[in-house]
Amino acid sequence: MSTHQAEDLATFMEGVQRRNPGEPEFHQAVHEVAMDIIPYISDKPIYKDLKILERMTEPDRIISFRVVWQDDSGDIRVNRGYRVQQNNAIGPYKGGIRFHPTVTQSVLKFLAFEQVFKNSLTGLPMGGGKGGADFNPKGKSDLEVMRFCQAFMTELAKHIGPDTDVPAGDIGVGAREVGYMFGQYKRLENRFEGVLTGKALEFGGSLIRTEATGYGAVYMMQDMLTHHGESIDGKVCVVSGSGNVATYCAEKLLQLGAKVVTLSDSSGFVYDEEGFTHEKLQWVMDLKNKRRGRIEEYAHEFGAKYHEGEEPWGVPCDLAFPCATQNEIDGEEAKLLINNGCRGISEGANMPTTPEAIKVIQDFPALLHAPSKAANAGGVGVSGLEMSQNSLRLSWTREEVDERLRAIIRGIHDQCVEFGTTSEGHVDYFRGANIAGFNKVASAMLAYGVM
Ligand SMILES: NC(=O)C1=CN([C@@H]2O[C@H](COP(=O)(O)OP(=O)(O)OC[C@H]3O[C@@H](n4cnc5c(N)ncnc54)[C@H](O)[C@@H]3O)[C@@H](O)[C@H]2O)C=CC1
Ligand SMILES: O=C(O)CCC(=O)C(=O)O
Repeated sequence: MSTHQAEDLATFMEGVQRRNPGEPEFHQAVHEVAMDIIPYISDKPIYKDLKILERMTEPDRIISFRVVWQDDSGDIRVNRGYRVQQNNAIGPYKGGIRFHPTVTQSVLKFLAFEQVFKNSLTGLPMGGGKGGADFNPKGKSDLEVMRFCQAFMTELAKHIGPDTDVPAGDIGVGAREVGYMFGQYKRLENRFEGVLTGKALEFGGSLIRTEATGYGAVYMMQDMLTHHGESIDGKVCVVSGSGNVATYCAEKLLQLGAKVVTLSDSSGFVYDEEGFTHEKLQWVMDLKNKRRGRIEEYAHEFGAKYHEGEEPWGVPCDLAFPCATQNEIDGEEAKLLINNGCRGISEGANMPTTPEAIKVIQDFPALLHAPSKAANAGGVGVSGLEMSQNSLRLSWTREEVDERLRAIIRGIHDQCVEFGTTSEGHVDYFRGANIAGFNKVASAMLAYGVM
């Protein structure tokens, strides 16, 4: 980056920080994109003159609302719900809903901003948005979760629709929550329409949507390795998380002949030196989705090691798949991965590497590193396919959807190579994804004039 470009970046980020005080996650996500886009547009004055990046960093609107519900003891509980409608230049707002106590406006703004680029990369007509609430589903009964979801949707329904904004799941929001929210929308609006994705198959869901994010993160790794003359077969893999993305990432890795040795949750990680099998993974899915227990129980059941309060990045591996949450790999952990011989990282979670970690990895270009907006785009990609099937009133087969998912990820990989190959011939997947995602949205915004 030239001195002039570095000054432009600093001035731009000062503006972002001034307009969005106290929102560190949002600043981080914007900085990660601006580092690549500001040099890219430095010889394209139309983007600068028409303030395209400034406009992209300002959400179209943020809806914030009270969610009041009653717990099983009869007590009244109050939470805060949000929907950040970031940008609809290339299609209806699209992105998940997160229920977690750490949800803030900053977290949802970073996720909505990232979603705009990710959705653009899929090649499907979807804008970007994200929503959620500071509700903690952990320890709540089914009926409490249902009452919360119904209360949340009672307000959200006024702001969404199949051609306006189509939410889906994210942390703390899976098939159960999507079912409760879809049922409430249908009751309120008296319309059966594709207003949410991640629905169960019986009421308009798509085959492979549950698996898509995890599978996609592995497909992305497969494409990176193939591009560099290698394969996944026989690789030792460290996976974090034990939710939707982590478990299906592990499943696809096993199908492709890799050895998965870890899974985690917010309390710690399990290290199974013999490796997970499909049966063990099924046990974890049952633990997490039905019994809603802790990953520590896996260690007792299968005799694996449990590391309380730790993350798995110190375990020697060939490939790493952060699939839990943001900022889960810091600079020191990135160094550990590199020193232990890690060859590739595919980000299943959103923004799982801190800026320090990205810096460490960039100084070691032999490590293949796919950013979340590319690596986990399979989930929203299949959500886009669910929307298409809902509009057509058709259901595609498992093979058909998986083939389309495969093609979406291959397309993303190719865009990263096209826009991210450096003069030394190395592929900077972060830069490639940022520029390719930006181009399509920016062109649409230019076409609409000043708004
Ligand atoms: N579900 C989806 O289709 C997509 C999810 N993602 C991202 O993938 C990540 C995981 O999401 P899901 O698997 O859907 O959620 P989930 O609710 O099914 O699972 C989340 C997992 O992360 C762990 N976790 C949460 N907070 C943690 C923390 N502070 N430290 C360590 N572990 C923590 C949980 O214990 C759980 O295992 C998130 O970053 C999400 O934004 C990205 C694209 C699509
Ligand atoms: O499928 C969707 O719309 C949501 C996916 C999502 O939230 C994400 O990509 O982070």
